[in-house]
Amino acid sequence: MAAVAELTQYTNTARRFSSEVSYASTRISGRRRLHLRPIRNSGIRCSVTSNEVQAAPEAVKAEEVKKKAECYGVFCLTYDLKAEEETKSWKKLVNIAVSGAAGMISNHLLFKLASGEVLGYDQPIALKLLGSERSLQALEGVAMELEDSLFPLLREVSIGIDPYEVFQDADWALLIGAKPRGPGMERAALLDINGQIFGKALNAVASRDVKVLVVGNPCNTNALICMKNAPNIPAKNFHALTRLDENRAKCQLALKAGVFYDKVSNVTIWGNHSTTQVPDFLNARINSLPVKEVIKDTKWLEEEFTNKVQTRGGVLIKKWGRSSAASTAVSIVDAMRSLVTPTPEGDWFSTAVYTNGNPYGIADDIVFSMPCRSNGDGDYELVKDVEFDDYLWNRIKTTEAELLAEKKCVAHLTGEGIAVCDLPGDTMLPGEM
Ligand SMILES: NC(=O)C1=CN([C@@H]2O[C@H](COP(=O)(O)OP(=O)(O)OC[C@H]3O[C@@H](n4cnc5c(N)ncnc54)[C@H](OP(=O)(O)O)[C@@H]3O)[C@@H](O)[C@H]2O)C=CC1
Ligand SMILES: O=C([O-])CC(=O)C(=O)O
Repeated sequence: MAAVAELTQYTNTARRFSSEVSYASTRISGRRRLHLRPIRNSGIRCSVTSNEVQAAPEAVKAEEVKKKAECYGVFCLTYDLKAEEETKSWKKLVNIAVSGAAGMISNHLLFKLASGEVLGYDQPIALKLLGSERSLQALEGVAMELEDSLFPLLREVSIGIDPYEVFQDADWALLIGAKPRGPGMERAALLDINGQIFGKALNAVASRDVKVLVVGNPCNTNALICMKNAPNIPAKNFHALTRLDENRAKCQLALKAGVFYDKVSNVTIWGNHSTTQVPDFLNARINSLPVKEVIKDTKWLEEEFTNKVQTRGGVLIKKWGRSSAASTAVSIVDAMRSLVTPTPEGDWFSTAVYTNGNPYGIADDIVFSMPCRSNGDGDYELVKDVEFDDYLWNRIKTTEAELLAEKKCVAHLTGEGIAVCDLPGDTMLPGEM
């Protein structure tokens, strides 16, 4: 509970700080203009011309005024997006909100998003970066690097510390920021009030069809908290990232089989992004053949392979001195692309989603990694045609039990009563070992 109190204080401070500036934005004849209306000096820089500052209060009607996170530098300039949409056949601008935007994962991810490699080279984007008071300066540094990269598709960058401002009209919310575990800290203390705060903010101000991808650990239960606090957004739109685990599993199978990793398909990660996760070798394929026909060493599959995938993050931390950031960013790109491009025939991808209505018999009302397919419209369907054996099912039950225990632990954050926290002591994040 100490952690909860600390975070509440952190958020209140953030709210106070962000109320010191207020912005008005409007579209005039298809031209996107941003007007700065300082209330008090916030100490944040923002480049706008003095004409715009003077024109703003008169020109903008009260009902058109929306609170906005702060536009940054060159991204505050007036430009004619509508004309560019027409002349360059660009699609309509997509708003991508990112929390923990000054962190390591974001530092890789933001540049991939801005380059067009994620959503396509005809898709202009706006990046809405959420930090905290302590990271605001770093966030400005990130925005400066984005400016200097001259990405043609990056039309707006705004930075802020209030999720109610930063998540405004978000089409994607990539929730990467999370409290890191300190020495001696209980896993339960990581289950984060931020999920509740972010969920409420998304519910209030994001696009009704926003796709939410939770990366900050423990990501499955953080996603559940967020989802429960956002009843106006379809539960199906919430994901927790297990794509990095899928990629790690593919790499290990490829190594063992002596093939390049593009020959490995149909890999499912079942369950929690923790050391109880289940990399499924029963349904996976190598060169279109069942893995067990290619790798005959069942002991390796059940013990070494499974353990390697479950603990890959921790081994990397020992070598690198920090957790996976570049490969996590790549896996976020993979996860997003899997929702906006049709899944190749016969294949699937893993993502942790809400279990209600699942065809496997996994407990309802948790966020659990399962095999999915998409036709590229942002939505997905669970794959029905998968096999289970005792080994796989018993492992699935273990990871399911862990998620059910985590859920009880956050009842106070999901609106389901009093939290009872009795987590299995031996379960850990992939990075802890
Ligand atoms: N699901 C997955 O596959 C993976 C998940 N992860 C998880 O992703 C998260 C981010 O990793 P990474 O970018 O490397 O971490 P960093 O420490 O580099 O950045 C994380 C950001 O989180 C924010 N943060 C720090 N403390 C708190 C807090 N108490 N409450 C809320 N936010 C906080 C900070 O932003 P600010 O100062 O702006 O608040 C910080 O910039 C971690 O939780 C990590 O465990 C990592 C790898 C894989
Ligand atoms: O445990 C961590 O913080 C890092 C992590 O999730 C991973 O490497 O999979």
